[in-house]
This record gives sequence, structure tokens and C-alpha cells, in this order.
Amino acid sequence: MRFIRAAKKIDLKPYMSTKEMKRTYHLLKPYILKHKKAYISLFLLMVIDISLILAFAWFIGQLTDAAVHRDFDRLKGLLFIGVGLTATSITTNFMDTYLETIAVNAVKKDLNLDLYQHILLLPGNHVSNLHSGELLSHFTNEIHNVDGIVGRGLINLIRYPVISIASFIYLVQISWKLSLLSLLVVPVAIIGGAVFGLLLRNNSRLIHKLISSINKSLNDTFHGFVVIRSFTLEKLFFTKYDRMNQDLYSLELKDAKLRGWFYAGGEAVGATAYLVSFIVGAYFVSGNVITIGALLSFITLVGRMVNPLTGLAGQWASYQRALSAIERIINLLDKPRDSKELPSFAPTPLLHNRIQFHDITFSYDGQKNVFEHFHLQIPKGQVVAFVGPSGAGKSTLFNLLQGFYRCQSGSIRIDDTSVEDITLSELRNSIAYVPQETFLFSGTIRDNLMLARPGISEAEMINASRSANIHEFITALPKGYDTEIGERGVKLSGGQRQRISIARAILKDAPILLLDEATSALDSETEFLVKDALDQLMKNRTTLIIAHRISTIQHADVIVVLDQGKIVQMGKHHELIHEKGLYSELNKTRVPNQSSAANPLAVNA
Ligand SMILES: Nc1ncnc2c1ncn2[C@@H]1O[C@H](COP(=O)(O)OP(=O)(O)OP(=O)(O)O)[C@@H](O)[C@H]1O
Repeated sequence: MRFIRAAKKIDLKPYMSTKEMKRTYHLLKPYILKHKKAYISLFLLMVIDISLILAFAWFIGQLTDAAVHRDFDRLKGLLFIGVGLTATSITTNFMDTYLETIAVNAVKKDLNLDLYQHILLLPGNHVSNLHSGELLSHFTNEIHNVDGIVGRGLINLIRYPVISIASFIYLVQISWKLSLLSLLVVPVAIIGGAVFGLLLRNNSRLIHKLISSINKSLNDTFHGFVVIRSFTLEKLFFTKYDRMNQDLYSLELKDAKLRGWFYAGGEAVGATAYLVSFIVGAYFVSGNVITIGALLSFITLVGRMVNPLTGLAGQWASYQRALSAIERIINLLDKPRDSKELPSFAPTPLLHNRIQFHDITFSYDGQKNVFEHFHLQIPKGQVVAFVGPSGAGKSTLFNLLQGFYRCQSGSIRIDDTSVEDITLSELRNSIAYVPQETFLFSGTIRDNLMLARPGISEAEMINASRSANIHEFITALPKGYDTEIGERGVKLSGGQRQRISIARAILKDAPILLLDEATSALDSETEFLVKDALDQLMKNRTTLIIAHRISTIQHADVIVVLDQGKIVQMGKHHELIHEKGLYSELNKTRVPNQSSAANPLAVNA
């Protein structure tokens, strides 16, 4: 109930604005136009459908009058017309259902794909503000609500008023007095529909928001199983989930009540119009003002005139529900992308000279600078290690070099070309990155290795695995390289995952290598073996390393000591160790009586 209470404060003003409607149709227009054939056909079917409605009303009137006058020849002729009308109606219904499916699902399919592509291309600063649970709910919940806006939903916005107007014109032909009477219910139907539509939209907006929160919570639960169990958070999480579910149930009930009242109101308006027309019409028949056939035509059409008005209001209700869903998608689609095209494998430009961080100033949030006028040059082929306390900016340098974030000023250059001037495909294919936290995709070990680049041969894969000291482990598994490793590689140890990640980087064969704590999950023996592989891998490349362990950096060509985004020391291990400064401080905090090879730089750990 907490969610509902907080939500009650929501201002109703935004729901009255037409700006969001315009934004929504602006977003949907290209998708609708792409499938214009289906929409044009639906429109033509609509015209046929309206003609059929009028024709049936005429048919009933004619049939009744022919029966009253015992005109059997006319009855026979009408029978054929009736069969023809029914056959046309069945065919158009089938076509309508089929085309409606195309018009709705094709738009949803395209929107789905574009949304996915958009998320893949969002820059790092937007991605870090997104929650995967919320993103999932865009695909699993919100996108399905566009039904209310596209397809028949859209056609009905034209269809309903046209049916009402056409029926009304026909009604006037039968009896203008009766027609004026039936007009009295029109304002009631329209005002009622508009009010309920607004209430429904407010409620729907809350439902979408809550479904998104539920998805977030589920995502956190499934990713945080270990923490939940070790901190005995099960009851806490369950209670929170229970409360959200209860809130969702209450909101759905409210939605059902609103809809129920709304449809009941619509029925009442329709029934009133029907009854009043019937009673007054019967009075007209007894006075010979109209025939029985004309009365039957009239009451058939009166429903056709009033129902679209309540239907239009009903359409307005689903439209509001759809609008509240789609505005969440639009907010995401409005965010600028990193590039227009999806990065993919591209031939790697070789690094001929150097990497430069030239006078860069960068902040994640636009307020606190991580780097200010930062300079650093890394000549080709060097191994440069970065050390420094937590939060010094080491990972940020890697993020910037890979183009995950853009600097506010200054430039990062590879061979004197700014990374902003080369495509993301070229940039990222020039870099092999072994991250601090290894991410493996669900699937087999082979799948995870082969994605390093296209065209990897079996022999290359095995050689890379050998170099990363993981081949023996893999071949000892019952299915070898074809072993399924579970979601995110849960069936492997941290060290095994990290060695697969190293093998993947070896296979990528890029001129620049980024190792972010690449050996942190390895025991000292395995680390020794992998270090050998990494040394081989680094030979013809320019390598940037972030490491906690001295063993990984003591042979680096340069060690860059960072503190709060500034270079405070630079040099080789044997020089820095004797210098007074942060590096020797970090070194002093090593645990005594351990070999330096296995020791972490404690401040950074
Ligand atoms: N996505 C982000 N959004 C906002 N701020 C961030 C983000 N990532 C890092 N920061 C901030 O930027 C600063 C530098 O972080 P960075 O991760 O580069 O440090 P680091 O030296 O790699 O630290 P560690 O050794 O702990 O990984 C920190 O103050 C951190 O809080």
C-alpha cells in the first residue's frame, strides 16, 4: 500500500496534455508507415465494414416490411442479398483479424528490435543509470501495451466517429425526430469516456511503474542469491516482494473496477438510447409515422451510433494505458546514442606509435572531476602499470580509452588520431580487455572463446587455452570445450573463469591489451603459469595493467602511481621502491613473510 499511497500524490495535469500524444505518434509514425500496406488495407476494410453496417440495417427494415406485406418475391430477392452480405461480412472479419495481427505485431517487432539496438548503443553514463530489471520490463511488459495505440486501436480512432456519423445520417433519413432524441445520449457517452480514460491512465501509469520495480527486485534477488543467503535476508526480501505484489493486485483490481464501471456505464447509455428509441418509435408506428421495418432499422442503427461513442471512450482507455507504457520507452529512446551503427568485427588498425591522454578533463556526473587536465603518453610496445588507492581513477582511464565515456575536454589519441574520430568498431577491435570481473555468457566454453573474433580455428582456440593454462582443465571435463558453463559461468571457479577470459583476449589478437586485475582471482601457482602466457601475449603489444599484486607490475616498463586522478609518481619498480612517496607506502603495507609475487598492494585491495 506504501507504493499506492505515495502515488496518490501524483499530479493529474500531465495527463491532460496533448504533448505526450504527439510525442507518442511521432515515435510510432515511422513504424506505422513501414507497414502502410496493412494499415491501408485495414482502412479499406473499415470502409467496407461501415457500408455493411448500413446495408444490414437497410436489409432488416426491408425484410420486415416485405414480410408484413407478404411480398414473397421480394423476400426471395432479399434472401440472396442477405447471403451476400453475410459472406462479405465473414470474409472481411477474417481479413481484419489477419491484417490487424500484422499491423500490431510488425510494429511491436520493429520497436522491440530498435529498442534493443538503442540500448546496445547507449553511452556508458546512461547505461550506469539503468537498472536491468527496469530494462527487462520495457521488453516484457510495456512494449506489449502499444496494442492500444497501433493496429485496430489506431483505425478505431477513425472508424468509430465515422460509423456514428454515417449511422446518424441514415437515422435522419428514417426519422429526424427520433434521431434528435437519440442524440441526447451523445454528450453523456463522450464526457463519461473522457473522465474514465484519465482515471484509467493514472492507474495504468502506476501499474507500469510497479511492474518495473518488481522486475528490479527479482533481478536483484536472482543476482544476489549469495548475499541474501549469507546475510539471512530471505524474510526481508520476501516481505518486500509480498508488499509489492499486494500493491500490484490492488492496482489491477482498481483497474478492473474502473473498466467495469466504464463498460457498465457504456451499456447503460446504449440501453437507454435503445429503449427510448424503441418506445417512442413504437408510438410513431402506431401513429403510422414510420413502418415496422423502419423502426427495426432504426433501433439496429441507434446501437451502431451510440456504441462507437462508448467504444471510442473505451479505445481512449486502452489508449491511455498504452500511452503510460510507451512514454517510459520514449524516455529511453530519447537518450542520445554513442554511434549510429552497431559495432562489429572490423580489421584492426595497427598501433604504430603511441597512445596519448592529452589534457583530458572528465567527470561521470558533470560535477566532480575524476581527471583534470590529465596528460600521459604510452609509447608503442610498452607495458604500463597503474597503481593507486581505490577511486584514484585507474578503471576510468580504461573506460575512456575504450570509448565507453567521452571526455568533457581534451582528447585520447591513438597514433595521433582522436578516438572520437575513429569508429567504435575500429577502436574496440584494437583493444583486448580482460576485466576485473569476468563475464561469461551462458552456453559452452567454445561459444565463449569463439566470440573473440570471427574465423577462429580449432587449433588457435586450443593454443590460446594452453597459453592461458586452462586447456587441461577443459579437456578433463566430460564434454570438453562443449561443456555448458551455466548462467554467467556459475559452474566454474573464479580462477577458471578468469583464465577463459584471458584465453579470449589472446584469441582477439589486438594490438592494445588492457588487463584490469587480470590475475586477481588466481592462486599464486596458477598465476605463475598464466603470467607466463601473459608475458608472451604482451610481447608485441602495448599493455596497460591495473594490478593489486606487485608480481604483475614489477617488470613493467613504467609504473604510473595515481592518486585522486593525478600522476603522483612514475618510474620502474626498483626506482620507485626507493623513492619516498605513495608507491613505497603502498609497498610497506604488504603482509610480512610473504613472497612479493603473491602480495597485494594493500591500499588498493
Ligand atoms: N559509473 C560511474 N558513475 C559515477 N562515478 C563513478 C563511476 N565509476 C567510477 N566512479 C567514480 O570515479 C572515481 C574513480 O573511479 P575508478 O573506478 O576509476 O577508480 P579505481 O582507481 O579504478 O578504483 P578501484 O581500484 O577501487 O577499482 C571514483 O570516485 C568513483 O566513485
